[in-house]
Amino acid sequence: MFRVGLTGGIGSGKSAAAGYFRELGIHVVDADWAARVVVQPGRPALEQIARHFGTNVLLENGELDRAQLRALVFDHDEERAWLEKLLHPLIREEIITSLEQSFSSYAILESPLLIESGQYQLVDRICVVDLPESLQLERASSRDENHPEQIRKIMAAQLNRQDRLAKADDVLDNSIGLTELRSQVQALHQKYLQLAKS
Ligand SMILES: CC(C)(COP(=O)(O)OP(=O)(O)OC[C@H]1O[C@@H](n2cnc3c(N)ncnc32)[C@H](O)[C@@H]1O)[C@@H](O)C(=O)NCCC(=O)NCCS
Ligand SMILES: Nc1ncnc2c1ncn2[C@@H]1O[C@H](COP(=O)(O)OP(=O)(O)OP(=O)(O)O)[C@@H](O)[C@H]1O
Repeated sequence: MFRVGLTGGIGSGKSAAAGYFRELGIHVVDADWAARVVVQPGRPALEQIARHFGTNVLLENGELDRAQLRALVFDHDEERAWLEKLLHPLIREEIITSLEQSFSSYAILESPLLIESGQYQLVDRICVVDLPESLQLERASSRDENHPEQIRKIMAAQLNRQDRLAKADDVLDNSIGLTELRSQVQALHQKYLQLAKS
């Protein structure tokens, strides 16, 4: 099956774009969703995380305290590297399983770390959601009610705009409104249908 990787930094508009592909009947696999599945209570990865970081990264109900872990890993590069080494292979397995269950003319893999994590090897084409970093910071901060400093740290752990664009086969310009984003998705959809046929 023909597969497109949809990527962009935090708050770039991947979910918005993915929603428009879904409206067109396209199966979307979300890497952030896969990242949540692999740390559900009862999964071995959650135990390993608690052993490494301490039980203070668990909530009372036994689930991962995501805010705690976020603060830890984006302040310490080596801790983030440890977490990624544990989770990225597991996330990749979840993604592969979900992509195999695709039923549409082509499938989309939506992932913030498509390029950084090597997940691009699972797709035929890379589509980047692009916007100026200042706008990305503004949108991500207001959506998550996060301090801009926290978002800046997350952005620093991701590819910068220029390096991401250098890997793009297609670009969605999300510096304008959602109506414009939707039209661009509709145009790309036609292109992907053709590519999927050939
Ligand atoms: C640290 C965690 C627990 C924080 O959880 P939280 O609910 O606050 O954030 P969420 O998972 O929804 O991610 C929000 C955004 O942060 C960014 N982000 C997440 N992990 C990373 C990372 N390792 N490096 C860079 N950016 C990241 C992405 O843009 C993502 O969309 C979580 O992000 C995590 O487990 N990260 C490691 C797994 C991973 O790399 N996931 C990214 C998808 S492959
Ligand atoms: N063109 C746009 N105009 C105005 N607001 C937008 C636009 N695109 C997205 N947004 C808003 O910006 C925020 C971030 O968008 P979205 O959640 O789609 O990004 P994302 O790339 O999926 O982020 P993350 O990687 O953090 O999950 C959301 O609140 C969304 O509604």
